[in-house]
Amino acid sequence: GGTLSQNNQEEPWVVHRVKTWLEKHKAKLSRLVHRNSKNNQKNQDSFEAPRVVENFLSADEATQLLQRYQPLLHDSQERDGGHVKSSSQYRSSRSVRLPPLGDKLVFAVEQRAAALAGYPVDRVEDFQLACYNHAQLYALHRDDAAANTNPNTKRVATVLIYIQAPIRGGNTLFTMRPLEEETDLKLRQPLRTEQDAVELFQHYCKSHCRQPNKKKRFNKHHVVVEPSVGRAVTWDNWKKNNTVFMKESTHGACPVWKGQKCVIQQWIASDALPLRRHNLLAIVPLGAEYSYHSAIHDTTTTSATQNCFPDVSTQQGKYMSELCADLSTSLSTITKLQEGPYENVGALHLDNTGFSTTLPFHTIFADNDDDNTSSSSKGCTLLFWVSKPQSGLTLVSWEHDKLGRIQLQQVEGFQLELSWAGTASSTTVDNNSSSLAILSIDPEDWYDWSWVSVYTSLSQVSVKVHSRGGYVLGQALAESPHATTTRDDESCSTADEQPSQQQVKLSLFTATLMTHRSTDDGKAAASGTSTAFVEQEQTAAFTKKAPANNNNIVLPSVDVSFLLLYKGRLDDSDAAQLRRQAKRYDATS
Ligand SMILES: O=C(O)CCC(=O)C(=O)O
Ligand SMILES: [Fe+2]
Repeated sequence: GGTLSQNNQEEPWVVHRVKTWLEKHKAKLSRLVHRNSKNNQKNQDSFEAPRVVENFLSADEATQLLQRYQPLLHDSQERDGGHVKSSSQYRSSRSVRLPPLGDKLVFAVEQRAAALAGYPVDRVEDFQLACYNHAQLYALHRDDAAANTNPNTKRVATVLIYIQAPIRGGNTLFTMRPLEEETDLKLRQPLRTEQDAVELFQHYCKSHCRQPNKKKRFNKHHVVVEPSVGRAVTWDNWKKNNTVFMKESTHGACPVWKGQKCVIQQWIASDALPLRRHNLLAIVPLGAEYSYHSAIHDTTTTSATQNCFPDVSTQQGKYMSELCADLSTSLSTITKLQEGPYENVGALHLDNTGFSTTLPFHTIFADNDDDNTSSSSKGCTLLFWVSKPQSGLTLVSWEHDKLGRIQLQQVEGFQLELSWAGTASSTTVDNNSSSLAILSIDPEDWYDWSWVSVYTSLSQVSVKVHSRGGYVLGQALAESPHATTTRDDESCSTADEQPSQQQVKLSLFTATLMTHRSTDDGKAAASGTSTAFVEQEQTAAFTKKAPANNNNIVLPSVDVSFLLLYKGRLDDSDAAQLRRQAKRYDATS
């Protein structure tokens, strides 16, 4: 003991040797200690092994989800920006995206996924189901890219849930290192071709397979998760407040060799998504219910003459509005306005002269109390969400705010220009006015998305559709005999009065435009100018009722359209984000 504190001469030689060794290696040791503490620090922003959670779903829930949504699966490679793409060896599965259309089980899964990843539920990207059959796989990839700076599309975390386990194959493999560090099997050079990458991945998968006869060496750093019904696995794609991309989050879905594997992918965004925001007052499915029938049939009220579209917004169980069609006279006559009770929202009303709405005064004109008083919380936005319309369709959007403006909307291949009273400008119009544009899209035309917003008290509207090359594809001008509103200004200042019901006759006509798809070769221009205003005809978007025996109807694999009612005005970035989201119902991303 005490010898250590005495001078060197009296120290036993062993102690002396230790001390000298320590002295000699001091620098090295301190470097080691430092490295260790740095490593600990680094752990907070380095990739951690994915977390596996058992019984995330019950077997019964898994079965129900499969039964409901397996029929909607479509080839993951089927479409790419509207173009059919040859099938990829890199990713071969079938998948479907589900808009939030009121399936309580889907919502429950979304909530659980958000909780598991540690985020609020408004960050959950729409639920996706994907299934892999024999030899299908998804080679090494990451779920996001370092270059992504968009908070709506940034996938900060992933929750992968297995709802069907294959008999053989189908593991999820994590390499735990950057994709950039992988090399091809033959030359050990950085991966250059898709082929190289797939071969490498297949090799990795094989070496982790349980193969009784072949004992392959496998990489001990790899993490492999076997599919098991109800199991979930989660990991971070970004860390440190979503500023550090996890380049080591490389993973892939090994090929399935026997049976079928199905997973639900839930990606968590770094910001609240437009379809989940609290200012989204209502989502009413319109064209979607054929495809999503089994999920929402229990919330749809039907009788002999009434066809109702309930609000199935993400605020589950809080049906705020209902759109009903009276089918007793004709499919196109939609007369019944449901009389509430409604929260925040009055009602939506359709009739054969167009689309009108009755909304509580405060919804349209007043600031929302529970909102911070930004100008965008004034007014409301009503828009149709349309994907792959199969037949005649009416697109409607109506907005009102104190400023009033005309929006130019870029639609794929077209620029939609709206003007009132013949003036194609975006000048401010009468503050207190409101109106609507209805576009009836020719059934033959493929129309991905449209959002048309017009404010006016003027009696004329002109609509033009330009191709990107500058051709006028369609043009129409019409007068509305009823473009007036009856607004009781008195009720503005009477706070405690019942909100006055605002009857807004929105339109009495439909503009029929031949909107041919982005062909800038002049042919489209020639055939596309036959436009006219016509009385509104039957609109397929509202002909909800399926044939009596709907078991045999052949449905388009994806048929989604719904109406959204937002409190406040959607800004351009919201609109852009919505459009991106809508595209996902067509093609997987
Ligand atoms: O299916 C799997 O095992 C993984 C799927 C996956 O990584 C993805 O879809 O991004
Ligand atoms: Fe992935």
